[in-house]
Amino acid sequence: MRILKDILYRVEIKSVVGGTSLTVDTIAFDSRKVTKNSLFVAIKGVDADGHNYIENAVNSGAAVVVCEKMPEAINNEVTYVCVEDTNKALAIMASNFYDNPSSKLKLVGVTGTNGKTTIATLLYNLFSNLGYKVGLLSTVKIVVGKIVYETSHTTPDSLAINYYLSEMVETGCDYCFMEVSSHGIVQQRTYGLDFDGGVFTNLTHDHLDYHKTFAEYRDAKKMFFDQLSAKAFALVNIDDKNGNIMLQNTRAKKRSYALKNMADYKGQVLESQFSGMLLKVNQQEVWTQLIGAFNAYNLLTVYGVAVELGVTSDEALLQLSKLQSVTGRFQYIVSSKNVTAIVDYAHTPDALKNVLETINGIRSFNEKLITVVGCGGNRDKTKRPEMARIASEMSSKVVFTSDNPRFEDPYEILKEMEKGVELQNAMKTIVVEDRKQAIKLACQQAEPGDIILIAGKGHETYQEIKGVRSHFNDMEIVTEFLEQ
Ligand SMILES: CC(=O)N[C@H]1[C@@H](OP(=O)(O)OP(=O)(O)OC[C@H]2O[C@@H](n3ccc(=O)[nH]c3=O)[C@H](O)[C@@H]2O)O[C@H](CO)[C@@H](O)[C@@H]1O[C@H](C)C(=O)N[C@@H](C)C(=O)N[C@H](CCC(=O)O)C(=O)O
Ligand SMILES: Nc1ncnc2c1ncn2[C@@H]1O[C@H](COP(=O)(O)OP(=O)(O)OP(=O)(O)O)[C@@H](O)[C@H]1O
Ligand SMILES: N[C@H](CCC[C@H](N)C(=O)O)C(=O)O
Ligand SMILES: [Mg+2]
Repeated sequence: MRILKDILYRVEIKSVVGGTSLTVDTIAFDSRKVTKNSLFVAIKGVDADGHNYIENAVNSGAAVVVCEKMPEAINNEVTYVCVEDTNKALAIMASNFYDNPSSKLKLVGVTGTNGKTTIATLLYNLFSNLGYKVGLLSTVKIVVGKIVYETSHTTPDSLAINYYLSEMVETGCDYCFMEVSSHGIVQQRTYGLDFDGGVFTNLTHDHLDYHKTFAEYRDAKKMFFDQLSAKAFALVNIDDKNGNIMLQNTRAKKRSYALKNMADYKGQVLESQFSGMLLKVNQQEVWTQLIGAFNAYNLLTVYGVAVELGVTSDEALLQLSKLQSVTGRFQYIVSSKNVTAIVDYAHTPDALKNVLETINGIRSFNEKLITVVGCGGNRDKTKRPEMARIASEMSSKVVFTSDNPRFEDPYEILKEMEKGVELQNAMKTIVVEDRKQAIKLACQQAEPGDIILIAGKGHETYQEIKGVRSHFNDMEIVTEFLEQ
């Protein structure tokens, strides 16, 4: 329960109709979740406009309505607050409602196309291993200390973020590491949060269904760095051509990491095997359990963040050597017949290329690489031919299959993928729409020494078809078939 006046602190208000001394029990931005004494925030979304649901919200008991346009019909028992941007207002009100939790712990946000979950989770593990109580907001799960919550988004809405942060503060967490998605930035889900650091991983092709152009997608990421304060650090990958762009207008302390260019945190991969890699980090060597150049970047970032947050470099390196791969990120098993199966969340062209490059850099020429891959429905369609081209160029055999077709026809998605396959690689590919059968086929075709990559779903435990999610887990299924 909070007084409206306090909830509105720092919100840029255009006009108010009604009093602001009343108390509010909850905040809701979905009219269907409004209860008695709620504050309802009307948001213009992709499919609907919350302004059309103001009356429903009032009928359900909303005592306050925050909107961008005053409704024509005003209810005298309700307070109406008109603001410029309801997404921003919601974020500030959520912070106020939960007592500004982001200012009470060290908060670091990770943004970029790939690597966010890996980095945030490794940071969670590293700081937990150091003995701190830590929070995590990620694609895979939300963690408050040791309590794990399920999540449906990479970056939750601002109300949920502030709720979880307040839980973290309440239970004594010292740090929180969170993923910041481009959708999250554009929809102001992280607006007004008091970040101590921001990290940029890389920027490659994804989500062009939502952002329309690559420049728009890049600018969304940049906005996160533009909003950091002077006390924060901005740690960016300057091997990525967009790294410096992220730093252009930030007030934060500028820090860089790289494998190729000069940087504050400079790394080099000295040796690579399936079991791990030898990394050189700022002149010191460390054996890590993760592999692939992309993970060298991720580990370098984790090291940089730890040092920026005050961990000594020796301690940070020691901790780096203890970190293990994250669920669904290059997770592998070796069967009794010596077939290696790797489950990886590569669902963008760049991620797929990196993972295939890593495997090809390790396998010997007589070992086959069989890739099973699909592309998500109702998501960026331009990724489809690209991912199929990469898979067919860089594997010995490819099974194209479904990956959450959602509301699309799975065969239409597969047809779009096949358009990317060059004629000389067509013989290597086969379509098996049913993902379980696709994995089975890959297992049947694998001989001792061969490697199977199952890409795209990683940690996911479902296959989503026409709005229905049925249990599906790549690792479970491949383990079953490999031993048959
Ligand atoms: C495209 C997109 O990002 N949509 C997100 C957005 O919904 P929206 O505002 O567009 O919703 P809308 O349906 O148009 O409705 C507009 C408003 O009317 C309200 N409404 C609607 C109906 C009604 O009866 N009453 C009512 O009040 C809605 O609550 C909403 O406030 O805001 C919602 C609340 O934050 C999100 O749940 C929702 O995520 C949808 C489900 C989604 O699938 N998002 C994905 C694409 C996403 O966000 N992905 C990113 C990145 C993934 C990654 O790369 O890892 C993520 O961070 O997860
Ligand atoms: N630094 C990196 N650069 C390029 N590819 C990477 C990097 N780190 C991981 N990957 C690849 O991208 C996949 C997804 O990694 P991760 O889940 O860490 O990314 P993410 O940014 O959280 O993705 P999402 O946007 O879906 O949340 C991994 O399975 C791996 O194939
Ligand atoms: N967070 C990403 C994940 C994609 C994972 C892939 N399995 C799919 O369903 O397309 C998205 O929503 O675009
Ligand atoms: Mg993620």
